[in-house]
Amino acid sequence: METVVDASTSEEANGSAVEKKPIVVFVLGGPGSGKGTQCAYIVEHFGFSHFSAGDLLRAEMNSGSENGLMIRSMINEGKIVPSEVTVNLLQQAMEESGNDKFLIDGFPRNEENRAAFEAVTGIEPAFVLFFDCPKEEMERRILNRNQGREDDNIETARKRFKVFLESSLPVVEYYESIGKLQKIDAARPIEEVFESVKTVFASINEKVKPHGRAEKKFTLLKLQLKWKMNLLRNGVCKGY
Ligand SMILES: Nc1ncnc2c1ncn2[C@@H]1O[C@H](COP(=O)(O)OP(=O)(O)O)[C@@H](O)[C@H]1O
Ligand SMILES: Nc1ccn([C@@H]2O[C@H](COP(=O)(O)OP(=O)(O)O)[C@@H](O)[C@H]2O)c(=O)n1
Ligand SMILES: [Mg+2]
Repeated sequence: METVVDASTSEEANGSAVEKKPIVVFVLGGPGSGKGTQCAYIVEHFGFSHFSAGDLLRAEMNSGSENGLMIRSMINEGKIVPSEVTVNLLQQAMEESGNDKFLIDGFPRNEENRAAFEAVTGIEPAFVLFFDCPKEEMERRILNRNQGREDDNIETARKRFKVFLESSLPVVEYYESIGKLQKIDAARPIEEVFESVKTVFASINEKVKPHGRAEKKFTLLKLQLKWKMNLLRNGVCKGY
């Protein structure tokens, strides 16, 4: 199993450090399982930058961009927006953050998302958190969320559950099969769920040396260069 240490530091045989990759943790779970809620706590305790794919898509939808109408109709149907749009938004947010530890929430939601992120950024997650929650509880939470989201209605919620089962669970199963999944029982109260989350991060964090300022800057510069090269090679994303 690849560890966070592998994701952040690689060493040549002679022992000299050659590269520090950004640390990426994917946060998955059905709609309403508590991803956003737990991410806010993780940011506070463990110094990650949090990017929710859904939040980035909603901001893009409201920005008047040319993709706005397409995003709105996909979200209202509970469908998954094409990866080139979402990966572009995530990449931009990561670049602008100045951080090198990222919690990516609600992504990858299907195999296309997963493969596109890896092809464009060259980054694999250090590990993947999966919030496991019964459908009835997720439904209750969505209908009580009160954040004014157009897709938080029973009809769209049911479509989102279907998409979750058909497209997102296979990605969760993939990460389980390669030993990267950290499954959390998300049906408990928020504080109890966070106790489990903390245990996962604390055991992994021990092995992760925080990157220094200069190191962070260098990592990001290399990252940007690599992304541009991957784009030229793969042509997965437009907009450059
Ligand atoms: N463990 C929990 N128990 C009860 N309610 C929760 C819990 N976690 C989150 N919630 C509430 O459920 C709703 C959905 O949570 P959210 O974090 O937005 O989930 P997600 O991002 O997975 O859709 C929010 O209103 C949140 O306050
Ligand atoms: N990777 C992603 C994430 C979200 N989305 C869209 O955004 C919607 C809301 O996602 P979200 O992550 O904010 O939803 P929650 O799981 O937080 O309830 C999804 O139902 C999709 O329509 C997407 O297309 N691709
Ligand atoms: Mg969310």
